[in-house]
Formats: sequence, structure tokens, C-alpha cells
Amino acid sequence: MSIEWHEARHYARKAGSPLPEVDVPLGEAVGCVLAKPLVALSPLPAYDAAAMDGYAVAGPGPWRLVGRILAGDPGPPPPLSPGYATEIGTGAVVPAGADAVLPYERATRNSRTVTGEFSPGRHIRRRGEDCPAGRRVLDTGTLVSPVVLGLAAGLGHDTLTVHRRPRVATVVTGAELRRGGIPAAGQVRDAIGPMLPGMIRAAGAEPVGETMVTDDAALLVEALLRPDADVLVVCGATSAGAADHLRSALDTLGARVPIHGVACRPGHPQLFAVLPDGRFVVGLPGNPYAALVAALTLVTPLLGRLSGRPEPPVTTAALAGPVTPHDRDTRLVPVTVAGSAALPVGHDRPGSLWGAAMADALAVVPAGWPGDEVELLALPSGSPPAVTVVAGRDGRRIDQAAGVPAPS
Ligand SMILES: Nc1nc2c(c(=O)[nH]1)N[C@H]1C(S)=C(S)[C@@H](COP(=O)(O)OP(=O)(O)OC[C@H]3O[C@@H](n4cnc5c(N)ncnc54)[C@H](O)[C@@H]3O)O[C@H]1N2
Ligand code: MOO
Repeated sequence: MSIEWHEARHYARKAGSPLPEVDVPLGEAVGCVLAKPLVALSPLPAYDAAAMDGYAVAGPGPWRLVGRILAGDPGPPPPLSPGYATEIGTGAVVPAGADAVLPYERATRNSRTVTGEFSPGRHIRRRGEDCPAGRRVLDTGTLVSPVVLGLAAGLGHDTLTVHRRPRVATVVTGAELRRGGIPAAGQVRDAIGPMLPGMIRAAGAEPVGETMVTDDAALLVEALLRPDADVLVVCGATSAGAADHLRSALDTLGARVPIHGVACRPGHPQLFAVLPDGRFVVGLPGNPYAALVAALTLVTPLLGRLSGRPEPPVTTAALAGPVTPHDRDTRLVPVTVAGSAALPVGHDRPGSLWGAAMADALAVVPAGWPGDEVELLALPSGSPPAVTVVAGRDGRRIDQAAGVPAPS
């Protein structure tokens, strides 16, 4: 008995709860969700800073020029008395007593004297003017993007309190599968195993390993015993054939199987189960495009919920082109999207990822679709996290982003 496609997604989304909060180094937090509001630990800017390269001036001009202050100079600079100016670089600490910073292009310098027009306070970024210390800047539930990371670092954070990433183990089944090279007759290149880790990461979770098993019930039971995973994703073996052992393995383990069969094309024989200890198992059909559809139907919503992500907004487009709805099931059709229009790209047989690989999204075409508007299902995009090493002016390391390994 199949469950309706939207209902299946909704079920997967509601089956779990956000995982407990953990403190993680900034470098590991991208893609996680804040479990506590982000509060400014330090004011921004942290000190009165020059906003331009030029001269800090005190009192009315002309000013007698003394010294030079650059960003990163140790200790507070000596105070500036009226009638004096000091050369200053953008970002440097403005000395006590300074009334303004006069940019080079607005100043006239004659040997040891500077003249020019200024208004009080000009080109000085006052301590805390962008954000005072203690201010709540982002709420619980915010997705940690690279930009959030930059903001958090600027406000003095080394770690962030986020929901723990769900750990996902994958199990690839099939005696016919090959992991490399050109498959001979009767062999098939595994196209799902390489696709899953990126999808798991894109959903905010952490892949913790993959097991390949032949079509053997005992091996499958063993693979499902992995205690370190919150979620197990199994591909293949979901159907009713003599070599399809997922259902019997789940029965052996005493799992509850609330979903076995979703009314969608492709991806019909997908499965959602809960083991007695609370770990989730999602079964993806062996046909690669069907597996992708099933992963977007059950895995992505489940992982989104466990990692604390808010439900993504529904986006729609007007579907053009020759699409025939199925009489009972929801069809998932790879499309390119331009503005508010979606166009099918074809090549969407259950065994082929070609169409989905060229697509921007999958169009959700319900049974009896009257034409025009469709919901769009986002496809995961690939963007590995960047690693940055921070170096000083002379090339020496002055700081190291949390979680980034020291350069060797
Ligand atoms: N009597 C029925 N037979 C089938 C039904 C059905 O309802 N009644 N459904 C069909 C549909 S639809 C699908 S989809 C498949 C799902 O089968 P399984 O999940 O049991 O998968 P397998 O039988 O192991 O493989 C199906 C197909 O996919 C190839 N495959 C498997 N794994 C991979 C992989 N990692 N990478 C690439 N290709 C893979 C495999 O070689 C088979 O060709 O069941 C239908 N049968
Ligand atoms: O539903 Mo199957 O997943 O069409 O190949």
C-alpha cells in the first residue's frame, strides 16, 4: 500500500526532532543550525578605528605631524594633543584626543605640517557603532552560512552552539555492482554510492561511512547494526525480488516500517523504517534516478529536521513542454528553471541520472495535474567548504581559524 508523495515527505520531516546542541569550532559549523542565539561577544568595531588612510588630527589646524599608527600596532597609541596630527592607516586605533581623520586626498602636507578641512568625528568608526557587545544578532534556527561564520568570527566567537549534525551511514547492495572501470556484461557501475555523501552533506549531515554488501540477508542485518549512525540509507534491495532482503532484514531487527511504497514515479518502492533503538533506516530503490527521487522524498526532509533546519519555502514555476501526468502517482520531472518558467530536460528514465544532472530542480507533477503551475524540488549543489590560512604582513601566521589545520 503506497502513501501519497507529499504525505511521505511530511512524515519523514516529522519523524524525528532536532539533535542535541553541541559547541563546534567555527570551521566545522557551516551548514549547521544555531541552537542558541548568536550574541556579540565583542563590540564591532572593537575600538575607535580609522576609516580612511590619512591623518588623525586634534583641535583646529594647521597641525604639527608626529608619528604614524598602523593597524595591528601593539598597544594603544599615545594620546594626541590639540595642534598635532599623526599619520594613520585604515583600521588603526585612533589615538585619544583625535577629533577626526583627514584622508590624504583632503590634506596638504608640507614637511612636518598638515593642513586641511575636516568635520568633527569624520572617518572615525566608533567602538560598537556597528554592533554593541551583548547584542543578539541572529536567532536560534538560523542556518550557518559562510556569511554567518564571518559575522560570528567578527564578533569574537571561536565556536558556535549548533544542533549536532546527524550521522549517516550508507549501505550499497547488489552482487552486480562494480566500483570502478567499465562494467562487463552483467555488471553495473555503482552510481548511487558516489552520489549520496554530497547529498548528505548538502542536507546538513555527516556521512560516517559506507558498506557494500552483496544480496545476502545476514550481511544486510550486520550492516544495519552500525551503532554510530543516526540514520542508515540503504540502496537497492527495496523491492520484492528473490535478492531483495531489506524488508526481511528489518523484520529480523524488529524495526517498525511505517512507509513501504510511495505513490511517485520513479521511486515507488522506497521505504522508511525505525529500528527499536530509534535509529532511522531509509531504503532507496536501486535504479539511480529512482534513488535520487527517494532520497529527496525521505532522506533530505528527515536530515533537515534532525539538524534543526527550518522547513524550506515552497517554490513554484509554470511548467512548459510535453509533460503527461501519471493517473495515480506524482511524477518527478527534471527541469531547467528560467525566471518563473520550468522546462523539462528529458533523459529521466529510472535508471538514468542524465536528466537530473542537467537540471536545476525536479518539477512535482501530481496525478491529474491540470497543467501550468508546479512545485519545484531543489537538487543538491556541490560546494565543498573552503579552508583558509591566515598570515601576517611578513608571511608569519598570526592566527588560525578554529578547526583549520595548521599549515605544515
Ligand atoms: N515485481 C516487481 N518488481 C519490481 C518492482 C515492483 O513493484 N514489483 N518495482 C521496480 C522498480 S520501480 C524498481 S525502482 C526496482 C527497485 O528494486 P530494488 O530497490 O530492489 O533494487 P535492485 O533490484 O537491487 O536494483 C534495481 C536496478 O537498479 C540497479 N542498481 C542497483 N543498485 C545500483 C547502484 N548502486 N548503482 C547503479 N545501479 C544500481 C540494478 O542493477 C537493477 O538494474 O524494482 C523493480 N522491480
Ligand atoms: O520506481 Mo522505479 O523507481 O521506476 O525504477
